[in-house]
Amino acid sequence: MATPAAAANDEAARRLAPRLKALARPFVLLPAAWLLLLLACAVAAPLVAPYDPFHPDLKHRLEAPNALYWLGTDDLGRDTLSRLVFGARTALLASLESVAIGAVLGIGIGLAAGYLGGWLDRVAMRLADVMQSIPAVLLALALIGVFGKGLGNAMLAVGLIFSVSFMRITRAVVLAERERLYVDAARVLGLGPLAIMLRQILPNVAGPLVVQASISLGTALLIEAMLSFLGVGADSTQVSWGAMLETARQFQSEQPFLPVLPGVAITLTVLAFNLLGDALRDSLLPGGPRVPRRAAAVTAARPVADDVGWVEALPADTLLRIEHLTVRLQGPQGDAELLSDVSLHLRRGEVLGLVGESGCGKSITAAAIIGLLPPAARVSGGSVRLGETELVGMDEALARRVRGRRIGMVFQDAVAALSPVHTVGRQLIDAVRAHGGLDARQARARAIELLEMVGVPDAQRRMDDYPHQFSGGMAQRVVIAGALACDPELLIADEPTTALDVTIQAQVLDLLMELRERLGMSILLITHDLGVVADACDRVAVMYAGQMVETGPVREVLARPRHPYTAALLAAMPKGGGDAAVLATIPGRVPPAWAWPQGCRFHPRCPHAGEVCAGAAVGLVQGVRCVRVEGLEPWKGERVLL
Ligand SMILES: Nc1ncnc2c1ncn2[C@@H]1O[C@H](COP(=O)(O)OP(=O)(O)OP(=O)(O)O)[C@@H](O)[C@H]1O
Repeated sequence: MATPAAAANDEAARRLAPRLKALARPFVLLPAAWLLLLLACAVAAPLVAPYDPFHPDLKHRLEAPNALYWLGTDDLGRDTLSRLVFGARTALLASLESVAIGAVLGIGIGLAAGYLGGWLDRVAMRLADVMQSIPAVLLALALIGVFGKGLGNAMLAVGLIFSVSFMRITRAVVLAERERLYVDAARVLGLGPLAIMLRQILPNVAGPLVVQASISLGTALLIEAMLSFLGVGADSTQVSWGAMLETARQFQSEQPFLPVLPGVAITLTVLAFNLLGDALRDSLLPGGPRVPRRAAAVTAARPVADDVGWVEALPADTLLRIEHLTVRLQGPQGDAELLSDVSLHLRRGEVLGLVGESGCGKSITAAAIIGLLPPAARVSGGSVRLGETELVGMDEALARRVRGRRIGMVFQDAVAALSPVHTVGRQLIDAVRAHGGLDARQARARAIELLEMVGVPDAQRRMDDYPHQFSGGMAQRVVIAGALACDPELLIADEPTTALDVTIQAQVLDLLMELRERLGMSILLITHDLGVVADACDRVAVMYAGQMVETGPVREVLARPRHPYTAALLAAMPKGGGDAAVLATIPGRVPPAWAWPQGCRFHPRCPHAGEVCAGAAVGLVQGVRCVRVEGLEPWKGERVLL
């Protein structure tokens, strides 16, 4: 039977095959052959050309093709074939020069503008708008006026013009790419912006840039010919197809054949670059779906006080403590409070389950802990402490030291959390080296050790495999290995098993528990699944509509839920062996953050709600946020998990 890796290889080969086929069409092969021929002529021009392209032979001026001069001669009797061959060298060199200038400048600025945003982005975009509002040839002529005449300066001007398109394309793809999970994962590992831009994002956005470069080469060649035709490009010491056309224009009445060959050479070459660019676009840019961004999770230490003064005495070995954390978002719907006064703590070596329906604020809590909130959100109150370190308001340098080194993060979609264009080994080595200390050989050994630790068979060989060659469960093991690279004290696992099938879910969960035992780290486990909480967690915190509504030891909370929301979540769990038709659902849905209800936020959906519930805001008292808690027995009749 095929192994998952072999199946993944077959799948990759199956997906690659149509792309290679697309590249093997005549519309691709013919232009590629023409460009290769030109390249060979350009490189070996002195060997290929039958004559010196500058040598005049006035006895044979303006001749048609003949046995001596196969493609005829110009007004000074110079050999047209030799001039075409040397002209190819000028054309290719000039095009490469301008495209290289445009690419280096444009990609650099585009990466920084797209990834960092802010004033740099605004200034770059305004400059680009101004430059693109002027026709390219006019702008080139204006810049040549500034730099001076000559082919080098002309192509520098063209390069500057090209940098605008490279910048726009890079910025656009980086804006999309920076939202992808593997970029979040790299930030969580503590990689700096430069390393993320150059080593993570750039290889992943190379496709559109290669296409742009290919199309720009054709345009550059055309502009070079045009500028040389106008007399501001190549001078008399260089051979240029554009300058040959200008000569042909003057002597066309005496020798009509003169403009044909430089014209054909320019047309064919520009066409070849464009056709090749189109083919590359078809094969490199399949337009696959983008993976939506997901945020991360947190933990805290020390006594946690609720909003009515009840204080839970926190044990001395508390690692993470979150106190009165409030996060606000300035969104299109106005100002919203994504988290309201969230407090929780996590001891060393403890596993805390953070549960709640989608949209309750679990991921935002995690994102606040590692300082990776969405751009429009900010912490407006409260604190998050890891040991003695305050994480709220930490600067980027401290954040990078904390992420990856003290806090590791595991995401739901493991394959999306890995960069598709790098081998798994390279990504693990990057994670190991993100915080310095190890040379390349030691980092590789450590990466293999990590893969072995998380149970990836044949670790040494699998270092050279790409993420798509791993099954979902194995990819999740790789992500866990990356999160463990720097021995974090806290591991945040945001629904680490949701995307996996049931058997693999259990294996990954077992692995996390085993690693907790072996490494003594704390785990904040974000999940929808109370079954996972029952299996893996010591304590549980239940969130609803941006608030903590119940918290306590798993055995107590699941056996005797005190908040009606916790009881409703339990009732909504599938009951093994029972009649599926009796599965309870919670009426309604979690409201959006800008429409949290007054009073108890759960009251519109609560079967026990009374008038008092819609009144004043409800505080967390002795681990539960419900004004009617004394009079209710919401667990009665519910299935007990433990
Ligand atoms: N980037 C964002 N921009 C605007 N609002 C956001 C953003 N991320 C989350 N929210 C809002 O914050 C609230 C909490 O979302 P969060 O993602 O933390 O929920 P969750 O409990 O983790 O859900 P899920 O289980 O689906 O991940 C929701 O109302 C959500 O719409």
